[in-house]
Amino acid sequence: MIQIESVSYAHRDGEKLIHALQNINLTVKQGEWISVTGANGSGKSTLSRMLNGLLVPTKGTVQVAGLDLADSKNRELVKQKVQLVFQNPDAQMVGSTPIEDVAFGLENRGYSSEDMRSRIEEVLRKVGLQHKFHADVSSLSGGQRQRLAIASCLALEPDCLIFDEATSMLDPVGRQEIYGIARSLWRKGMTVVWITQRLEELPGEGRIAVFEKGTIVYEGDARTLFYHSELPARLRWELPPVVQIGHLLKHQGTPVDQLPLCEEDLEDLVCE
Ligand SMILES: Nc1ncnc2c1ncn2[C@@H]1O[C@H](COP(=O)(O)OP(=O)(O)OP(=O)(O)O)[C@@H](O)[C@H]1O
Repeated sequence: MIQIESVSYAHRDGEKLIHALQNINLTVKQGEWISVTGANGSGKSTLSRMLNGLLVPTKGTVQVAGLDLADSKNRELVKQKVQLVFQNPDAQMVGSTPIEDVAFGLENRGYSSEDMRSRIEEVLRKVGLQHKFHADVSSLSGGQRQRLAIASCLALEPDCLIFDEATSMLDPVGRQEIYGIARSLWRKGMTVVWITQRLEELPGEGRIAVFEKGTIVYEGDARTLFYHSELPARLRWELPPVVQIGHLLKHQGTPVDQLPLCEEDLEDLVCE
């Protein structure tokens, strides 16, 4: 689905070049969930904007669904195939009601008003906003607004959704809602790039890419990252509580393959 080969990108800041990505290689398969983490300024958002055709690499190649971003004709199609959900849902909001907001992205796409209406209702139902079709968007909670942003993306039928720290402005309930929707879309076949600074949002299964100063310093699974690698200590991460308990169990002799990565793993261990 996504192939990134030897990619570098530099932002221009006046006379200065800011090297946001340096020689990145990454492949994401169709239907895969990949988590991306790293400190502020490590290059995560530059990557996400590149994957949706907003930025073109300074060096190297990015292909999305076989379309090379170097060809400007491909970028519009890539913008539809890969949709971005940003940190702040208000940045994506254009309508005054959910119906209007989703409709905005569908205009000029040749849908009959009937088809458009049924598509809008379908995506709003998918994110649990079926009771809010005509609500004033300013009356929606942060979590509901973020769900609306996801619905607007889904209306365009993307193959891949990139969540760029999409839960960072939400309370715990909103975070769970958005994470849950992302997981359920992924289970139904969506390719998901989940960018987060919340280590507890790195799932036990699936691949994780860790960014540092524009490079990928780790690519692999959560167990190796949390229990075998020196990286969390070097990056001075505060590990999720479950993993902290796992480290205590490791010191007491629990085999690494049995150490917990999520609360369910911990429950299973306690039950045993
Ligand atoms: N439009 C821009 N103009 C100039 N420099 C930029 C621009 N956008 C990002 N940068 C710089 O590029 C580097 C990577 O930034 P980027 O936003 O990709 O990192 P990030 O990992 O997403 O950070 P955050 O978690 O804070 O969003 C940083 O040094 C940042 O200051």
